[in-house]
Amino acid sequence: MLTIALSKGRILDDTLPLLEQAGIVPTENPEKSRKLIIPTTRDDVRLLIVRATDVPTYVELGAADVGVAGKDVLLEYGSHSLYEPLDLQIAKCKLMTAGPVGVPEPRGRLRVATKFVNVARRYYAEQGRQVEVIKLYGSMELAPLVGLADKIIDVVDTGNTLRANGLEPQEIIAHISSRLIVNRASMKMKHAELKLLIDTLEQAVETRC
Ligand SMILES: Nc1ncnc2c1ncn2[C@@H]1O[C@H](COP(=O)(O)OP(=O)(O)OP(=O)(O)O)[C@@H](O)[C@H]1O
Ligand SMILES: O=P(O)(O)OC[C@H]1O[C@H](OP(=O)(O)OP(=O)(O)O)[C@H](O)[C@@H]1O
Repeated sequence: MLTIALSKGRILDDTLPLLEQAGIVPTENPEKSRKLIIPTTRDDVRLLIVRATDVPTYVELGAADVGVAGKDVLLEYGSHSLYEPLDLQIAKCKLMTAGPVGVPEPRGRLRVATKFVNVARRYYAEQGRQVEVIKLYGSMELAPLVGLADKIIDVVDTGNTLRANGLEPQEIIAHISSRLIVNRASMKMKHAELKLLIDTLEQAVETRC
């Protein structure tokens, strides 16, 4: 049995057509179902529906063999033991710093609001910059507007959310897309099945590009 961890929303939407190429189709719509374990048309494959930020945990600890996670989530999670064999080239965006339009940076300690606290600490440490990192779980764009922070770190695609809130994109920290991740032990124990899945998905990605 192969267990694949996916999150609802854009990752599920963009991954299902790729999985279909491997004959993996959920037997009920995961977006509508309240079930968290979804069987597929292949008896040997099931899907787990988890939060995007939890996908690496399920895979690293072996509750799932495989998962799909954004590179932003993987950078924040910071595992050294997960395999990352394939860039699925879906859910593309950039991890960026952003701040209020036309407002210069404060001289002293910078206050940065983000859900990517590990990424933020690493990024500013590399620059030798003193920062106070403020952990938020969403709506990061609000923080500079109400004086909670000077800047944010978040993913940016069209830039519409930043613009709508009077913010501008500043430095690019990383180019982001979603990656296939694989549990280290599964890679050994289920090597043939996983190699076939990875090769099929790789072909599906190439065909689609
Ligand atoms: N606006 C966007 N455009 C393109 N890709 C995005 C965008 N926002 C996020 N992503 C990518 O898609 C992944 C999943 O995002 P999604 O919005 O589904 O989950 P989330 O809201 O970040 O997670 P959680 O459920 O933990 O709050 C992110 O990790 C990121 O890699
Ligand atoms: O540059 P844009 O195209 O505006 O995209 C950026 C927005 O997309 C993400 O939010 P999402 O839409 O996933 O909502 P969320 O806050 O529920 O994750 C992210 O947190 C930004 O707010």
